[in-house]
Amino acid sequence: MDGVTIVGHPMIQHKVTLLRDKHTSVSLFRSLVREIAMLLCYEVTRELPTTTIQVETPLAVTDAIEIAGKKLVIVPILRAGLALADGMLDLLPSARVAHLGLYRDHETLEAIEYYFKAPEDIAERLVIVVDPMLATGHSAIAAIDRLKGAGVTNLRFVCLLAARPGAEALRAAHPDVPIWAAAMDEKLNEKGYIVPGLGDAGDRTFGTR
Ligand SMILES: O=P(O)(O)OC[C@H]1O[C@H](OP(=O)(O)OP(=O)(O)O)[C@H](O)[C@@H]1O
Ligand SMILES: O=c1cc[nH]c(=O)[nH]1
Ligand SMILES: [Mg+2]
Repeated sequence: MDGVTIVGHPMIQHKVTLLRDKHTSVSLFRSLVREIAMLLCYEVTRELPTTTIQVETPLAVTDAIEIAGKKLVIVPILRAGLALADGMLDLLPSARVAHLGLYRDHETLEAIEYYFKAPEDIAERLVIVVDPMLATGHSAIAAIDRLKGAGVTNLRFVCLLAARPGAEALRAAHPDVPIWAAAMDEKLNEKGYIVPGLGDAGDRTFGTR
């Protein structure tokens, strides 16, 4: 799908298989999400702009590369996005974090906002929204609506599992926002869960069910 990158690396795919397994424990599930987030972070930041600086090694002064521009912002969609954010921050420890609380209404599947706290200058930064599940796409679309409303113009979306209908909806609503995912599943069930999926990511991350 145009604008959607499925990161097919064998290490990611192996870990996704473990995530899908209903016998995987809460602690392993959380560790796996964090590890996959690190690997996805490597891919989503591949094209970051760089600049050349001078650095003094023990032997000589040399030109060397550093990432240019303001520190980027990671935006976990609460709750389930938190473990993904932890993995992204393992690789980008200086990134800023904006928290966005959304839950799906179980009847309508609409995203309901309950919390938003972002850096004041978020509009000037590259923003990476993270949520393990892109199901109907309502949460991702609401999150990006919210961030664009705060003035953000440079956005990327990272998830573990994208359902094809959700990815299509997000691309249609926000064609300027590229998506990175570890896997794409074809369908949703009547309750809006991704099939085969991995179940409820928030519950499996935090052991709430
Ligand atoms: O694409 P959608 O149909 O909007 O579904 C995806 C959303 O559903 C899950 O969150 P949930 O509402 O279960 O909240 P939680 O993270 O607090 O468990 C998931 O983490 C996404 O945020
Ligand atoms: O399959 C799904 C869909 C939405 N949210 C989840 O946690 N899992
Ligand atoms: Mg959620």
